[in-house]
Amino acid sequence: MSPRRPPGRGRPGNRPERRSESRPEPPVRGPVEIVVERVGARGDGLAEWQGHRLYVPQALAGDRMMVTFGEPRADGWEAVPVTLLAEAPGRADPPCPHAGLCGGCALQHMDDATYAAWKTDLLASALERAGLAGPEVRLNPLVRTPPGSRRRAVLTAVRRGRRLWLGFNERASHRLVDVETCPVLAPALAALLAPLRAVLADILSDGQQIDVALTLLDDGPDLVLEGLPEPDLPRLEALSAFAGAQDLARLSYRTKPGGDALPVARRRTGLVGFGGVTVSPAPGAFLQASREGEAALVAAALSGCAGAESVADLFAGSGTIGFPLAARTRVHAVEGDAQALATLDQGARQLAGRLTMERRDLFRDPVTAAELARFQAVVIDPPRAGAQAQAAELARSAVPAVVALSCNPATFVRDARTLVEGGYRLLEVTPIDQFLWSPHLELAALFRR
Ligand SMILES: C[S@@+](CC[C@H](N)C(=O)[O-])C[C@H]1O[C@@H](n2cnc3c(N)ncnc32)[C@H](O)[C@@H]1O
Repeated sequence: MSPRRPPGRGRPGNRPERRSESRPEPPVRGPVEIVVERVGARGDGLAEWQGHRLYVPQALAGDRMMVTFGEPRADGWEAVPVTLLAEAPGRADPPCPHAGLCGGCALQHMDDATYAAWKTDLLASALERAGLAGPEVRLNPLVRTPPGSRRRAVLTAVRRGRRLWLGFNERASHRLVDVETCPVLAPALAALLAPLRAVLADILSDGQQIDVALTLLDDGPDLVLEGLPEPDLPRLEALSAFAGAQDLARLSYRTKPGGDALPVARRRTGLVGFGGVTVSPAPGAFLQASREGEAALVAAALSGCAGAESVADLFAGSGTIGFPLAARTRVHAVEGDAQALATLDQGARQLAGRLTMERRDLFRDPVTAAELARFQAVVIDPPRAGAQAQAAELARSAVPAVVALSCNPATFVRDARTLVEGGYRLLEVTPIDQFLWSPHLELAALFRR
């Protein structure tokens, strides 16, 4: 019953757990019997024992089990499962050997139907709590993404002595899960894990830690080693040989966050196509996590903007949504990141004047209601923080249609309430499973005046 632990967990090779000096004592030492009430928004089973909140990994609503009290949390305790006394329906054999460890894939123990229902309910209850549910709001079925479809991931690598760790953060912890395989990653990225581990073991010094951003572009993998100190010539040669042997499109490194990506190897251009436009995004640039999820987001934007002669694409990124829209109508893309603007510019040149662009900080300087008057539709796709200031301007505008794309239901409902209070009607919401087996959920929503 207790999940498998990685080799070396808690040993000096891995990153130490951050423990507070005044760690509270658990209320009881031995096992206690609990029943899991539900699976919470972060993917943990939630249970109570004598007034203490317990977070149970890999649980299903209705599981009855013996657990011990583990690490303290802000408002409760980690539960360490000991024996499953009565199993709730809906359990599946996890496909990954690291199931229950990687924080990113906490829900592999659910069978397909239970998983889809849990994700859909997550959104339904967020809408309900915000007063946004009702018979006029259509909640579409979850758009699924298959294993092997993730085309972007960031792993962490740490060298301690002779041991190299390469993997993802452990659930509810700062430790790493050392991964040899990863069933969510596109096979072309998963195949890089072993050779990547070998080259990093050669080039990292004792104590060094870096992140590795992997992206699968249309002409091959694009890797960025984030936080790598300036490599000497033998290290550069080792990295270059790795790029050649693995047929990477591009390999680069950044010595510090936000710094320039310095090329090690550029064997191909690094291309990605969006609705008939082909561009070369900056190394490590934001792309939607899977092509399947991206297709659902684009479809929602195209359908919500149908008939509009002029559309504003706010938080446009590298043109994922704006380019396919511009194949049909005029688009004004607004984005804060200079490198994304450069990619938008590449696409604009292929779109015969149908896409214009503007660099703007939409948190500090949202597009005003008056400026929005020239658009018949707006697509808004902010980062996880949402777009409070921009939603307020939209609420004051007369734009007939708004398509809101979001990777965070919590900030989505906050901003959606602003739109509804400004007179918009929420018509349709589509949950999209961009991050398979994780508690994360993307969505596309359509509002009209
Ligand atoms: C979720 S991504 C969406 C990008 C694009 N729509 C796509 O689907 O690939 C959010 C985008 O918002 C941009 N962004 C973040 N903060 C911003 C700000 N304050 N002003 C303008 N753009 C911002 C990021 O650079 C990123 O491109």
